[in-house]
Order: sequence, then structure tokens, then C-alpha cells
Amino acid sequence: KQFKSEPIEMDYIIAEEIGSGQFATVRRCIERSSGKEFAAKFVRKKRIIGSRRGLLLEDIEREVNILKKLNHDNIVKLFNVYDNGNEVILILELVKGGELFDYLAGKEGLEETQAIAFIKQILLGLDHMHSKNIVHLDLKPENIMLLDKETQRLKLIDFGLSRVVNTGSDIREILGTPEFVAPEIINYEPITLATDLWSVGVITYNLLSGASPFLGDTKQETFANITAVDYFFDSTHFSDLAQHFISNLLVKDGRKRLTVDQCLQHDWIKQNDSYLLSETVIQLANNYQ
Ligand SMILES: Cc1ccnnc1
Repeated sequence: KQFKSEPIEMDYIIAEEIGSGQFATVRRCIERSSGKEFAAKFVRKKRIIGSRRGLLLEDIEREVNILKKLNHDNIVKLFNVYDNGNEVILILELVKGGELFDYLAGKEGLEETQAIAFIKQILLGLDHMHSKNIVHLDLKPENIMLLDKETQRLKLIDFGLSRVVNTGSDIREILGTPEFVAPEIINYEPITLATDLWSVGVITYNLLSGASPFLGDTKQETFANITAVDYFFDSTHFSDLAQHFISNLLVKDGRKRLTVDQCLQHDWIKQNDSYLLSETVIQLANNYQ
């Protein structure tokens, strides 16, 4: 038995719904023994083979096994797993600040320093995953949450499509969300760690401009724009450094894209370090006046 079979209500008080997706509902919960808050992700199991509802146990186990391997500030932590027959319930770290998607809504893009701070955290979480040959495959603002409204700390939360990419087993499955998928996904070519870096390019474009570089009126149009790498920097939202960063990620050949390490060393990301350091020095100086 790999998941706990006693009723979850024995150990947790189940509270309000805080998120829901195609196959899962997330509710805030409180651990009875400690009073600590967590997120309980109820993942529906497929009852009938072929039915569109619910996930196969093997797919749920894949997400659990991947989460168990990960331990990083920018990745949601997994604490426990229950199986009540109809659902598998993941007890996860509670992330309360809402989706990056909603934070972006209604804005015409973020200030460059804010976007850099967000992308840097996504890259740090990705660096941890890629160091273990784990690829996310569904990076998008809906799957990135703010820890809380005050701090600007982010966590990657959904590993339902994540895979371990190792030499040999080349995965070729249509996955992910049209706007954010890389050309190799559409062309049914082997998926590599670089597949995530394409999505980082799309998300960066999105954070700076509020727009989506490849979005068409239909899924087919979006796919055509992606495989043609047909996008442009239409407006004043992009500094030269930002354009250089993005255009070295939105590259058709995955082998030619920046790696996570190269992204973290890129001047667009590094420039912010000096900005943050100077801000800190100014704060300290003010405190001593
Ligand atoms: C939606 C969600 C998922 C995981 N942790 N907190 C909130």
C-alpha cells in the first residue's frame, strides 16, 4: 500500500476550496495535531477505462514520485498522500497568494524589475528540477503561484505533466497548453529539458507586455505561429536586453536555446542583482541617517 487509506478527516479539518483544475480540486486544510494549514489536492481516479474524467493511478503516482524528489523554495512541497478509493489526496504546502495569471490580469505587463524578479525565481525552481533531469512540460502563469500577496515569492505548483527525461526513453506525447508549448511538442519530436525553456521565453514575453506571442484565434493558428516561430516585439514593453533574452529562448531548435544556467547568467537577469543590491544599500544608508 503506497498511500494512506485511513480517512483524511481523521488527520485534517477540510476547509474551503482554493483552486480547481480539469482533474483535481484543491482545498485549504488544517492538520488536527499541529493546527498547521496545508493544501489538500483531491485528484479524481479514472473509474472507467477510456472515460475522459479522472486520471489513471499510474499518472497520479508519477506526479507524486516527482514531487517526492523535489525540495526547493520555489517548488510546492508534498507532505503526505491519502487514497480514499475514488480520489488520491495530496497534502501540499499551502500557497495563498493566488496565481501569477490573476496577478497579471488587468495589467498591461509588469515593471521590468518585477518581471526579472519573477523570472529569476522560476529559473531557480527549474534549475533544481533540471539538475534531476525532471522536465515540467506545463509551465504557464496558471501553474505559478505567489506565496502571499505581500512578498513577491513564487512557487511552481502543478507537476501533473512532469516527466523524467533520460537518454533513451524519448517522450513524444502532445502535452501542455497550446499558447505555451514548444515546437517539438507540436511536431511530435523528442522532448528535452529545453522544452521548458521555450515556455520561459513565452512567460517572459507575457509578463513584460501582458500579451501572448503566438496566440491565434484557433488552436491550429496558435500551433502554426509556434512552428513558424512567428512573433514580434510590437511595443515599448521590451528593453534591448529583454528582447535578447527572449529571442534566445524562442528558438525552434531546442539545442540552440539558452539553458537554465545560461539564463541565470544572462545580463537581463544579472542587471537586476546590481539594482537590488543598490536598493538594499540605499535602504541601509537611510536607516543610519
Ligand atoms: C492551489 C494550491 C496548490 C498547492 N498549494 N496551495 C494552493
